Amino acid sequence: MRLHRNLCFAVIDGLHKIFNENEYADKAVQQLLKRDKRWGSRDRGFVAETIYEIVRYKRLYAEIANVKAPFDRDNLWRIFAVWATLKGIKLPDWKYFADTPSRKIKGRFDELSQIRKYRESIPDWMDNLGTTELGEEFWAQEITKLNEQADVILRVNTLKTNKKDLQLKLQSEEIETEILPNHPYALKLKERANVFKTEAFKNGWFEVQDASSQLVADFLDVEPGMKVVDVCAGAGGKTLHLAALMQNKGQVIAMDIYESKLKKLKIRARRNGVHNIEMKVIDSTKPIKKLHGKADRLLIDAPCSGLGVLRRNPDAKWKLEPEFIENIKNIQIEVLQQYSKMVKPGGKMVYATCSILPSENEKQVEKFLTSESGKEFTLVTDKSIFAHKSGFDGFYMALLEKK
Ligand SMILES: C[S@@+](CC[C@H](N)C(=O)[O-])C[C@H]1O[C@@H](n2cnc3c(N)ncnc32)[C@H](O)[C@@H]1O
Repeated sequence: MRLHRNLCFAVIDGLHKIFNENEYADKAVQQLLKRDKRWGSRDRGFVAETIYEIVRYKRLYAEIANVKAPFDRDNLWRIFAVWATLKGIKLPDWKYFADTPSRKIKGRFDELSQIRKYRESIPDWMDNLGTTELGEEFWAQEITKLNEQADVILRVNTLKTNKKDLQLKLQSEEIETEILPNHPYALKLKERANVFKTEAFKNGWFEVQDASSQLVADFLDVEPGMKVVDVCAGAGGKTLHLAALMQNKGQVIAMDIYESKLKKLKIRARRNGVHNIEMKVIDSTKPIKKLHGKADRLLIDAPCSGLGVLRRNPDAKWKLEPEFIENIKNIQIEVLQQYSKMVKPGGKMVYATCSILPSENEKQVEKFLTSESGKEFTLVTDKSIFAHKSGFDGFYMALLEKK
């Protein structure tokens, strides 16, 4: 591979924004890709993938490069040189790479790869937490998998088409996909591509959604005509799926504390041809109380650490803090206790997270079941999905029934 100066500069600029200005990696990359209209898909791929890989292995590469945060531009070039050297890329004779000690880099890599927190490039606290919660061996396998680049998975919108027709339509737009067994609505891209530019996307034939996440709406066991509340709806990935499973019949009430997220859902719903969603901002306890005892089904897709989706958000390794996780666990219990009151007798609810930590998952459900509001519920079944076992995002979902 030959390195192109303007692409490498774009990578350095992106890393500066992410590491030093605390910008989210996806936003920084999205912004950068608009920089030069002449860039083809390979150029764009190089910029995006190199940034993601360096973000993923920040700790390891910075340690090898012997630089410490905050990184000035020289530091960022040294980190870049480590990445390129380990990839076997021949460094051009630019001033930024003068005196790059290629042999020393490989030697340090071999040494540091013996230590998991460097090899997998994670903060000490995260390594300790993973080990405590999942056990040494299981955690080691899981974090290795969570460091891989995620596949692009689509969920077919059954309100508009089916898997076969979507596959053919994408093929006509030069995008090859494959069917995933055990995931009834999923197609996996054989090669990465910008699917948002396709006619199929603009016509609302699919959404991009990981295979594990696609299992949540099904888990809630909805039927057309029901009253379903999705109380942590965000921009509505699962709300749209619920509406499709209900064939646009009945009512889905999408709620969130952020109006801005629900506004995004509105745009997506229009594209998806969904018309049974009502959006409500949770700005007080009122909208929740109004629905007490009314919902046939309730989805609590709870805020969480997001440790199951590190493949997609590798910068979370550097943004997450143990205090945040402790705080979010209190919110999880609070939403379980308060929002579960919306379920009517005989109704069902799903508590889901994109975390792999038992303390955010089954332990929270156990705690809820012994609390005052939880006494009315029984656990029907639950499912923990781990990246190293499934090949997809880490997820948890529990189905509970109200007596
Ligand atoms: C895991 S995300 C939801 C993802 C979304 N369901 C999807 O499928 O795209 C959790 C959501 O919970 C929302 N949230 C956080 N605290 C909340 C609270 N106390 N009540 C309701 N929603 C909350 C966040 O704004 C966020 O959108």
